[in-house]
Amino acid sequence: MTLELKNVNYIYNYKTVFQKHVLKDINFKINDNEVIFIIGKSGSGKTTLLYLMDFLLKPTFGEIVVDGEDPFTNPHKFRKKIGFAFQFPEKQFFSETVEDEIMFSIKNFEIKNPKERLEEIKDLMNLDDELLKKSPFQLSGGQQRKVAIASAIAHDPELLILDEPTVSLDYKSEKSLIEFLKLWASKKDKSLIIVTHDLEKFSDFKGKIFEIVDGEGYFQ
Ligand SMILES: Nc1ncnc2c1ncn2[C@@H]1O[C@H](COP(=O)(O)OP(=O)(O)OP(=O)(O)O)[C@@H](O)[C@H]1O
Repeated sequence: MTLELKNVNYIYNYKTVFQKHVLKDINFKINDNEVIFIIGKSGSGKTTLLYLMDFLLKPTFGEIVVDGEDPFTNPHKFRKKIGFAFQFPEKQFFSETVEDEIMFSIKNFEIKNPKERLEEIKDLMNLDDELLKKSPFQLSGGQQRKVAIASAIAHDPELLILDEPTVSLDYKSEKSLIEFLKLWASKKDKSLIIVTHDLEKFSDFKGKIFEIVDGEGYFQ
């Protein structure tokens, strides 16, 4: 898939005294088989940019185009192509068990053979049956991150978007996450966007870097 932002601006509380112009004339494009890292200081607008890319926010001005179409005409259809794991996994959870959390994505996007898909995800992300019965809210930071990514990829999206995926991971979990992401990035027709403050951890990846400075974005 191709996701493009054309002169995108985002203003929180637009036309109120609290308005804040966070993103200014952003031009961004990701194609199949690309990896793009998004960097920028704290508060520079990285998370806001990701929310726009998953159509959770609509640009105040400017345009988002997915495969030549306007995703806001049918966000569900276009969101099926995208998997998004939030910066704080507990903000994305809402189910009573890890299994329900992952099954939600599978059912929400009407994936065929949901039970088989669940088994595939368990193998891929190394999740055991005991963990699947637990509440996602009671897991360690590393386990939560793993479950958040498992639900983000459960419906087999084309583009995976991760907000600070290595935060709160121990060395072993970080290593296995990076291996998983390398595998993802090597697959045909998959692409990856990662917001990180720690580019060094991804030094093995061939990817572009998009930096946000004072609300403006540049490919380095
Ligand atoms: N709902 C909101 N209403 C008003 N302002 C907001 C809202 N959400 C974020 N902001 C402001 O927009 C700016 C960009 O926030 P954002 O979370 O996108 O930045 P970030 O680069 O992801 O930051 P961090 O690295 O700290 O996560 C910040 O100044 C933030 O305070």
